[in-house]
Amino acid sequence: MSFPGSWIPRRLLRVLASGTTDGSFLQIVRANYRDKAASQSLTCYLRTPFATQFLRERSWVSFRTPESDSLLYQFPKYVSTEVENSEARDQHPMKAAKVVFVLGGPGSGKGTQCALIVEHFGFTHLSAGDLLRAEIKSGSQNGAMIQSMIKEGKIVPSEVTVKLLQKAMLSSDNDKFLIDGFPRNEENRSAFELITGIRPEFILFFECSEKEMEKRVLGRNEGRIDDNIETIKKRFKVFIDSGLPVLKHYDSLGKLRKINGDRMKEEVFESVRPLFTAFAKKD
Ligand SMILES: Nc1ncnc2c1ncn2[C@@H]1O[C@H](COP(=O)(O)OP(=O)(O)OP(=O)(O)O)[C@@H](O)[C@H]1O
Ligand SMILES: Nc1ccn([C@H]2C[C@H](O)[C@@H](COP(=O)(O)O)O2)c(=O)n1
Repeated sequence: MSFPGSWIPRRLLRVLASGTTDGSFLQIVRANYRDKAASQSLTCYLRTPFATQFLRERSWVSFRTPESDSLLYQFPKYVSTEVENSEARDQHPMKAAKVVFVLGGPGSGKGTQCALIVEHFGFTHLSAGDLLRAEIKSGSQNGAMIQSMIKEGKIVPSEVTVKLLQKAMLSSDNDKFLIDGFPRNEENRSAFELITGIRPEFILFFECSEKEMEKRVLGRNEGRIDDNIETIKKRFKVFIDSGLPVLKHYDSLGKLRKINGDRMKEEVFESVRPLFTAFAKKD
């Protein structure tokens, strides 16, 4: 596969979405380029005009081809002036994906219930926390920053987390995703909606007492740097301060499904099951 030099003709670019996250202007542009020699179409995404330092320094496009995973490609900045085009946004390839967000405090049982949903209903489970931990392990340039945020119980900047989720979704053959531990705050929520164009089907929320969550997390024994009493207290506070506004938002849209997570896991799943049975019928 050959690439079109260092530029793509402007007429091939279409703006899919634009908006503001955390004071940063963000645009997503799609370019369709047909490589005549290889007879292949490429779809690429450009975030611009680089309001964050990361994007200011690195203008990039992510190419995805049938043969390769996404790869980064330098791109000139002048293409950033296109106007928003909602018609084009409707053609976003990820919009067809069905997403259920799975929320709850640390140790409320999100991961445990996701495993059961995957087994019974064929969803792909994407845990934002797992993706971030994998990013630390991979030795990426964001690794140290992510590690220190997780140790402090803080929320990693949305552009990092959404990019990981988007990459995982694009490389999956499935179109049904459980996104666990996301969105953790309003910035997460708006960045995801803006970048992917996806609105969740519903939000599964596990309610659980702090006493029970603390007991579970301290007993988990997976060697996580944040499963200690000091970080757990911070995570509880972040969950209340940043997570509740997200729950309120989805509640106002009638999308919040509350589950009592303070029971045995089999009992909890019996409350979860009907939601997915109904979803499967509708789908
Ligand atoms: N209903 C339950 N009763 C008792 N223990 C449970 C229950 N559900 C999960 N656990 C256990 O509690 C621990 C935390 O569960 P899990 O990892 O599923 O929570 P989580 O909400 O995904 O946590 P985190 O957000 O911290 O990743 C695990 O050791 C798990 O086996
Ligand atoms: N949307 C997210 C999800 C997770 N993180 C960070 C901060 C969390 O404390 C940590 C562990 O997540 P968990 O495995 O408990 O879901 O990962 C984040 O910053 N943003």
